[in-house]
Amino acid sequence: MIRKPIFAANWKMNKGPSETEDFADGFLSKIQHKTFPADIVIAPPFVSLAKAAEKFGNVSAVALAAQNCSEHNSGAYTGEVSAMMLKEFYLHYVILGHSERRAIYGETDETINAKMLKAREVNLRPIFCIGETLEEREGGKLEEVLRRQVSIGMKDLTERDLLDTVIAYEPVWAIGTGVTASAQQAQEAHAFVRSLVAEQFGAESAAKIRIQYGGSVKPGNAAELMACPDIDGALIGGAALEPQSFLDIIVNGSK
Ligand SMILES: O=C(CO)COP(=O)(O)O
Repeated sequence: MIRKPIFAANWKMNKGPSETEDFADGFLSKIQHKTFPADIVIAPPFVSLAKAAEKFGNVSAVALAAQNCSEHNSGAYTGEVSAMMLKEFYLHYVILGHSERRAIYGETDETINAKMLKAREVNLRPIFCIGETLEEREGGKLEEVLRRQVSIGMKDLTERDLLDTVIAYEPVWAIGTGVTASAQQAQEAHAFVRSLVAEQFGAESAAKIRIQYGGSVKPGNAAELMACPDIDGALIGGAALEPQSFLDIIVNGSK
């Protein structure tokens, strides 16, 4: 089964519209006349999406993502943005369940599942994040945590939904710490996550779904991680804030 790799930049709360424009100009000049055997996604903050759409709207190599959406359609939810609004904005992807949303904003597996279903109602493609804390890993709870996150977070998705979903395995202890999971640790977790998808949705869907690795991915470690059979791309934070570094990860990881 050939799965096209997918490299996504999660800018988190970095880059307003003017820095987005600078990044876009730099990145576009570097990717001009090049083709990549990979999908490239950029997830700016909400307020920078208009500038990103202006810059990347006609660039077929790059798709845009939001970093979150509401679990509701509309109404009295101050500060929230619905999946439908994002869709109207011509977005393709939405990051859901990031560990920062879980840990800092108290998102539960059930809330994340509600968001997943809202995203799918309007055909947005979720980048569904899962991953264990260091305490959970050291306490022997890795498999239990991943099983819970996958079974609740992906509940009620259809087979079609599954094909448009990307899973991002991001061990919390590797995010922003400079500590990357070893290729072996990452591969083992990815294979386990794929087996969970197989249990829940069948072997055929499991063979097709793309599973990204996230957590201190850099140009220097991308090739080794992406060489693992169950790793189908990366979700990148810090190293995707600079055009050359993001591009180097894509190029090194696509070999
Ligand atoms: O959280 C991440 C991407 O969603 C990973 O962040 P870093 O690449 O900065 O470790």
